[in-house]
Amino acid sequence: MDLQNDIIVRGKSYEMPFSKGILARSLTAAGLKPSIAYRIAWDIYEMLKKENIKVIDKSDLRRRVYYYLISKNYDEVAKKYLLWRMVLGRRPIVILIGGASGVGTSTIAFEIASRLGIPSVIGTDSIREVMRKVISRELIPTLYESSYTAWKVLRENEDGNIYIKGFERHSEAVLTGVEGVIDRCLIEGQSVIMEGTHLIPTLLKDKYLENPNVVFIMLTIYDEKLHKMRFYARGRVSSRPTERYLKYFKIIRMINDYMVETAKKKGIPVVENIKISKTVDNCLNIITERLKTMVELEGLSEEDMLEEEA
Ligand SMILES: Nc1ncnc2c1ncn2[C@@H]1O[C@H](COP(=O)(O)OP(=O)(O)O)[C@@H](O)[C@H]1O
Ligand SMILES: O=C(O)[C@@H](COP(=O)(O)O)OP(=O)(O)O
Repeated sequence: MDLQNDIIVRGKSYEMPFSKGILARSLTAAGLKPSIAYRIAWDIYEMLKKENIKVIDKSDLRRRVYYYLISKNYDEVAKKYLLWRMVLGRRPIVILIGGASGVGTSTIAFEIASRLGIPSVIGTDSIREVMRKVISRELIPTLYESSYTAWKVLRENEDGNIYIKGFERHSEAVLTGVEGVIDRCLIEGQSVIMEGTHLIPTLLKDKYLENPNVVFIMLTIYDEKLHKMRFYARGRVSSRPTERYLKYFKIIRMINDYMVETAKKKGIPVVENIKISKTVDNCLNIITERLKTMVELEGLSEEDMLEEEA
């Protein structure tokens, strides 16, 4: 790489060469098609070159991109771009993607992370592994099962739907770990995406649901056949045996319905995951709306966002 000829982008604490790819990604997150986003990133790069700019502050670059988008009549994209740059650069955001096994939480979480440039995605099944190391099987036997088999080790005196009770008991300890990670991220100012089946809206403490920096989205697949097909798809590319998920499919569907019901109860948006690109766009729209509220709560105008140091 010829650093001598590169344009340097200067942030508050670091410098890096101008990357058309990174800029294009920010523009797709703001709603542009990748091909157009890349063309605009290229145009901006050319513009800076023509002006013989060798070093540019991040906030200047942000301002230029914003006005360039406006000049091309992408007013809505410009607004979203500004919102995202400001929030991701300065405020931690925790995105929770819940949903029963197989509805696509990890796939969608990784897509959103790559669009937004959030470097950290944590699956709740990893947190479950950590909890298994610190809590014995004797103490919480349900933790050692899967979400859909936990009912097998319930104590006999549980009332109600045993499959859902098992799922709840299984998820409780995992949620304690999830809440610990959220606390840490908010304190440290780190953004993160957490995904998985253990994110039960009615069991997560209200203080997280009410936090403007935490955005919770529930994924679902309403069509049973489509949901079943996802386990065949996953079985082909991973070591997770399709037969196991098909054997417990009825219970997984029960968990799916329960997740949707509890999401609705808590006012959490439910998104159907049929086509990946559409699911991601829907999720990004939900997240953007939440960010607008967060910025409004802080009383920031567009002018303020342009002025904020990047
Ligand atoms: N919208 C989608 N269209 C087609 N396949 C999908 C979609 N979302 C996920 N998949 C596939 O379905 C399978 C299950 O998805 P995964 O993300 O592993 O689910 P989860 O993490 O919710 O258990 C994977 O093989 C994944 O690639
Ligand atoms: O408990 C469960 O439902 C799944 C969760 O993982 P995902 O299918 O959501 O990735 O884990 P399992 O015990 O089958 O490995």
